[in-house]
Amino acid sequence: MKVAVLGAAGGIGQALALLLKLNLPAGSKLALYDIAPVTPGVAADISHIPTAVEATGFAGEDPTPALEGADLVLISAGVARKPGMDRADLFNVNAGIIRNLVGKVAEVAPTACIGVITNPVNTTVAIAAEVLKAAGVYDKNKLFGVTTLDVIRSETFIAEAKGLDPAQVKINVIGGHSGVTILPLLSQVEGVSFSEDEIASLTHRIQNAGTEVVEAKAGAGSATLSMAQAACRFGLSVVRGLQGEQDVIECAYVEGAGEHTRFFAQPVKLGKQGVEQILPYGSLSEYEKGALDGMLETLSGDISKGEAFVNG
Ligand SMILES: NC(=O)C1=CN([C@@H]2O[C@H](COP(=O)(O)OP(=O)(O)OC[C@H]3O[C@@H](n4cnc5c(N)ncnc54)[C@H](O)[C@@H]3O)[C@@H](O)[C@H]2O)C=CC1
Ligand SMILES: O=C([O-])CC(=O)C(=O)O
Repeated sequence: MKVAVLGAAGGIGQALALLLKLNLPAGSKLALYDIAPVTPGVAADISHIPTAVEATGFAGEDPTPALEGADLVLISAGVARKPGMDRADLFNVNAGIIRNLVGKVAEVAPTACIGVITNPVNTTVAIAAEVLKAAGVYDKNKLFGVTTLDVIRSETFIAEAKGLDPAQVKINVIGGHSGVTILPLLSQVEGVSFSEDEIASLTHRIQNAGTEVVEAKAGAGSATLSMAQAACRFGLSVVRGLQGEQDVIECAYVEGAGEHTRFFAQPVKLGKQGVEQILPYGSLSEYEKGALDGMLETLSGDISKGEAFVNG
C-alpha cells in the first residue's frame, strides 16, 4: 500500500506523517509532498523510526514522484484559519490549491482514493470531484471529505459529559464540516440519554470545536494534532478496506444518492474499491430533523460554490 500526504510539511501534515509511519501496515510506503523545502527532511527525520514503513519526501512545485503508484492520497495542503475567520474565508486561497493538486492526482494516480482535509471541506470536495470529472477519472466511491475530527471530538465530549471511556463511545456525525452543517446524532448513542439542554450544548460545542482551537491557538493556526489523529484513523480505515478487511465503517463526506445534497457526511462501509456501501444513518430525533433541515441550504450553497469554481 502506498499513501501520499500532500501538505506534509504543515501542522497537520507532519503529525499525520508521524502517525502513519507508526501505524501503517508493515511494508507500506509513505510519500510526503509539500512546496516547503523542509519536506525531504521531514521524511528523513521519521525514516529513523524503526517501523517497516518506508518514508520518502519531495518538495517543490511538482507532486508527481509522491503520487506515482499511490493507493491513497491525503491532502492537507493549504492555509488554516485565524481568529475571526470562517472556514469559508479560506476558499480564495485553498480552492486553487485543491484544483491544482487534484489535477495532478488525476494525471498521475487516477485510481487512488483521495481524502480531502483542506478547508472548506464542504466546498473543496466538490472542486476535487469536478476536476476529476473533467479529467475523465471521477469515481465517486474514491473521493472523501475527511470529517473524522467531528467524530472523535464527539466521542471525547460525550465521554467527558457522561463519565465514559471515550474508546467505548460510538457516534455518527452527518452533514458537512462547518458550523451548522455538522450534526452529531446524539440521540443514537447507546447506553446514555441526554437532557434537552445537554443536547443543545453538546451539539453547539461539537459544531464550534474548530473555533475553540483556533481561538486558543491565538492566531497560530487551527487544530493540527487532533486532526492528524483523525486523518490517521480515517486513512488506516481506508487502507484496511482496500486490503479486503470486512466491516470497516467510518463517517465521511461523500457523494451518495443525493437524498439531501450531492455530498453529505454519513457512515460508509469501506472496501477494496473505496466506498463499498453507503449505510443508513438511522432515525433522527425531532431536534436532529430540525437541524438537518436547517443545514441544507448552507451545505448546498457550499457545494455549488465548488462546482462553479471549476465549471464557471
Ligand atoms: N478537515 C478537517 O477537519 C480539518 C481541516 N483543516 C484544514 O487543513 C488545512 C491545513 O492545515 P494546517 O496543516 O494546520 O496548515 P499549515 O499551514 O500548518 O500547513 C499547510 C501546508 O500546506 C503547504 N502547502 C500550501 N500550498 C501547497 C501546495 N500548493 N502544494 C503542497 N503543499 C502546499 C504549506 O507549505 C504548509 O506546509 C487547512 O486548510 C485547515 O483549515 C484543519 C483542521 C481540521
Ligand atoms: O476550524 C478550523 O478551521 C479547522 C477545522 O476544520 C477544525 O478544527 O474542525
